[in-house]
Amino acid sequence: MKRFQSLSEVRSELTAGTTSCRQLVEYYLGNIERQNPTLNAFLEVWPDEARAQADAVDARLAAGTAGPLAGMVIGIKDVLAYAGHSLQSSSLMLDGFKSLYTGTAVQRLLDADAIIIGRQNCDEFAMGGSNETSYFGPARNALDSSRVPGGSSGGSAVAVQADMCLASIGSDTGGSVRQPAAFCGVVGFKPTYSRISRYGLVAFASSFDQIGPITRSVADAALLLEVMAGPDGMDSTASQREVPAYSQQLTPAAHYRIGYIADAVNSEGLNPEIKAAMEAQLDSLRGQGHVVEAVEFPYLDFMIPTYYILTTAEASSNLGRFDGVKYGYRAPDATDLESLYKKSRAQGFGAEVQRRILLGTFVLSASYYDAYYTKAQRVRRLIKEKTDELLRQYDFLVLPTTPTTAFKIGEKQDPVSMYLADIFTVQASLAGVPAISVPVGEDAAGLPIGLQVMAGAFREAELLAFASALTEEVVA
Ligand SMILES: NC(=O)C[C@H](N)C(=O)O
Repeated sequence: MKRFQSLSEVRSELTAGTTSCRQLVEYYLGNIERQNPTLNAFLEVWPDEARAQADAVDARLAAGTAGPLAGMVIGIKDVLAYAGHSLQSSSLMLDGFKSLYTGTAVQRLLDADAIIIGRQNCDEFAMGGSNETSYFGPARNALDSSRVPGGSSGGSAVAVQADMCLASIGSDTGGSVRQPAAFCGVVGFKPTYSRISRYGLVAFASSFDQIGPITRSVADAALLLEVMAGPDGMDSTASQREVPAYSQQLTPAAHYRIGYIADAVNSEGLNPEIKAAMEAQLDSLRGQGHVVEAVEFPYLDFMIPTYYILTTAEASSNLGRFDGVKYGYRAPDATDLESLYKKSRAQGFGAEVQRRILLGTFVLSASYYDAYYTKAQRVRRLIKEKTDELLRQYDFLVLPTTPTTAFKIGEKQDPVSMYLADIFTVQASLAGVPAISVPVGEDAAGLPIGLQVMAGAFREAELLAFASALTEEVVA
């Protein structure tokens, strides 16, 4: 079977009768069986269920009653609740836990006839940029298995890159969908904060977390967003705004005003090949008649400290619920309640998660609260206001997704160097605006380069239309 680039390609073969959902599932299962032992993208595969779902969708296709995602075989990051299925956030802390309910986004996918093939590896509790903090070991980049796929949705990106499923659903707090998509040469999309309900998403930093698709085409990202987005009685933070038919609005306008952050493109740490790819894109956009201008953004240096103060603070609170009492891991050698808490958390959480809980607890402590947490909230406001202002002046802001291409497993030992790799993705997260990473080329070693585009809040339709013109076909 050939490698499908989008659901519309799958659908034309389904309509022509040259394939069936059952055959698609067998194809992806075969790819998983062959590649997953090396790539470690899936933590668990549900073959029998996927086959049963496929047969049911085939029947609905024959009857003309199939949903908009019929034929789409997807994997879900191990932070999304799916009733009766293990949910571990790639952590020992949730060892043996099975979800009691299905989250809203996943339910909407199922209702639209997507077929879920398994759950995917990620950084532990989505904390990381390389998939190396997973309790289950790193997922590996399919282009070079000595390299990381990025993170935290690393397994989800590799699964799409290596054709183990057509699309994945990840989550993005500070780049977790966009950065691995860039490292793997696929499309990663973080919608506006609140666009997709988080009911059933394991919380990391609640004022940042968003669910987002990883796909081979922008058209599929649009379709998945359309299905998952919208108000939800189970999540009061989900926006009440109507959901446009994103997938029907993918024709870009002829003229856009595009800004690029000069300090980002000229920053010291930026890999010269990424810089060259960026400049080539900017030239080509100018050549197409768009207005392309350098903009000043004075807060680049404050982005990482602000993000890591606020998200660790929120994580220290969110992860307080894992105490060894109600569910998940319980230390076998505890002697009383206090030692049960301490030992379960010390043994159940990995080093990076513990580091963030400690950092977050510190910045929230009474004597440091104003110096760190309150100050970071103020800086976030400045970053948001400036970003919003730029996104009123320009239709889009473009910048690299990452400062480097996929690095080697084990290369970044210092946590701060790992944090610094998020420099370009956290802006959209701090500002709550939508951002997409699309593959725009590769470096000399053949490793993919991602271009990131941000738009104003709730301007997903314009963003997706513009992005669809940037990339015809994914690199991988
Ligand atoms: N979760 C994310 O969006 C990734 C980011 N690198 C973090 O570790 O916080």
